[in-house]
Amino acid sequence: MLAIDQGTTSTRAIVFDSGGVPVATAQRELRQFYPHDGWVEHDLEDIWRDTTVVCRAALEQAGLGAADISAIGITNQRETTALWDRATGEGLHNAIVWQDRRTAETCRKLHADGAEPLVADRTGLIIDPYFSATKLGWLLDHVPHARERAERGELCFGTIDSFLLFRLTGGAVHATDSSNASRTLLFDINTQDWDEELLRLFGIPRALLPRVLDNSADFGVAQAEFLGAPVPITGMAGDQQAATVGQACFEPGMIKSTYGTGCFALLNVGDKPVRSTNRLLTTTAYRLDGKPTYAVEGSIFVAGAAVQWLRDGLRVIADAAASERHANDLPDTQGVYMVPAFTGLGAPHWDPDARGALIGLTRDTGVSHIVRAALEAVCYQTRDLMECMAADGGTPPSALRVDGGMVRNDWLMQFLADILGIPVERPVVTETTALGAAYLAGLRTGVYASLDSVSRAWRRERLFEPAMDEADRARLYEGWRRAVRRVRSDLA
Ligand SMILES: Nc1ncnc2c1ncn2[C@@H]1O[C@H](COP(=O)(O)OP(=O)(O)O)[C@@H](O)[C@H]1O
Ligand SMILES: O=P(O)(O)OC[C@H](O)CO
Repeated sequence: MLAIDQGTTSTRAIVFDSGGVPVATAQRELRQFYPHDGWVEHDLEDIWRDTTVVCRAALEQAGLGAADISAIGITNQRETTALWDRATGEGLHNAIVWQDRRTAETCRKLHADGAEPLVADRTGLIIDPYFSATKLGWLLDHVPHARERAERGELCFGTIDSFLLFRLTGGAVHATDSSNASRTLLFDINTQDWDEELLRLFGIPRALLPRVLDNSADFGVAQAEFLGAPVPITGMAGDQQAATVGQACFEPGMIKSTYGTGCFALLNVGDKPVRSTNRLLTTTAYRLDGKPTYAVEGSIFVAGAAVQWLRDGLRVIADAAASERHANDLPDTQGVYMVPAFTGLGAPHWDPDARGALIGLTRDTGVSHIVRAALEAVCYQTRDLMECMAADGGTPPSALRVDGGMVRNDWLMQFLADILGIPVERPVVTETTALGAAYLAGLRTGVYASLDSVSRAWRRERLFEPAMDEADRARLYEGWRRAVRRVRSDLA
């Protein structure tokens, strides 16, 4: 199976064998565009070119041809909004990335108009620039003639899964899956359909929207020109939901957290769209045979992105792995906290106007303190989410399954277990996002008979047990909460 993982900072293709073992991987870093403060864009042609290049490279590395691939699974950065011409497939604008805050004012107006309860009931989300609807509204209002053309059915909206599917099928299929649709603010997660009232609220013509399928489905066939032979596309999911599948979190109460650019914790809540009373999101975890399973999600916008900033912005570390050595060099940060609210704060604060801070600096503060504070922030933010999940009721999770680029940092995993006070489990395959996409594809083609066979394939590589004493855990976390209060725009 060939999994395409189109993430925020890179595009990867991984070939998995039928046992879920990665056989070959190819990756390209993705260019980021920051046209204004709080704006983030991607060039759709970069995404498309990188996708085809990494797919071919992974096949070559594996010594396989397209005919050896039984199916393709696609997983993607979610919410990122693309608008393209239905006839030519050409993008009308750069994609507006999930981190982009340009629609903060629109969201404030919608709040003021009292739209929140309707939106929350139907979508399980809150009104925030994070999601696709206001980004799409911005494109329709700012790209010349886009709105009239959209009304005439000449344009397509989609998240990146949908864009890639359209291109891979040579423009034959305009579809998405329930997990990606559930991040748009336009999709009713109860009825599993686009919602007319929400379309009116956000001013989105229905003609723009893709068809919504299960996560394992016959999405279409990738044309022979891309890989050398036609290959069916049978799995598709937003990256965090794909990771939930890759981590085999199939029972209510199971939770995974993925540490890439951001951090996203998804708690399986079963077949009812349970709502958080603590500003977490409810979302489709996966939908199979028309039956949705839901998750409560905590979304943190900056995790690994803070490490990237230390590397590329401040240039105080040569590579991400160096962050572990800095953290290990110190017994603690001496009271230094970093709140990496570079693009506002996500769950549970939802404060698009907050900006980051480094506090508690003294003459003794060195680079290592700042680097360690960036890593610690990832753990404190995860604790914030777990506190909300606990306050929502339900059985507290007994362990956290982790994955994503950051989890190879052993120091970080130990500190995470210490701050959460529960064991952290790192699987053998940490590319669980891609693995989840491969599983979803394989479930459709019969490579996997059921979710049980996926569960049986999950293997733990290492367990990190909490070792910090309770008083230290409480003191450090309280310091974090104070630091967050100082960056909140609504408390200023
Ligand atoms: N050893 C490490 N310690 C801390 N952070 C790391 C380490 N290795 C990678 N990262 C961070 O992980 C992120 C990459 O993870 P990845 O899952 O590839 O991200 P994404 O899918 O969001 O593009 C980067 O932000 C990088 O800074
Ligand atoms: O690209 P990632 O892995 O940071 O994931 C992005 C999320 O899907 C955004 O919601």
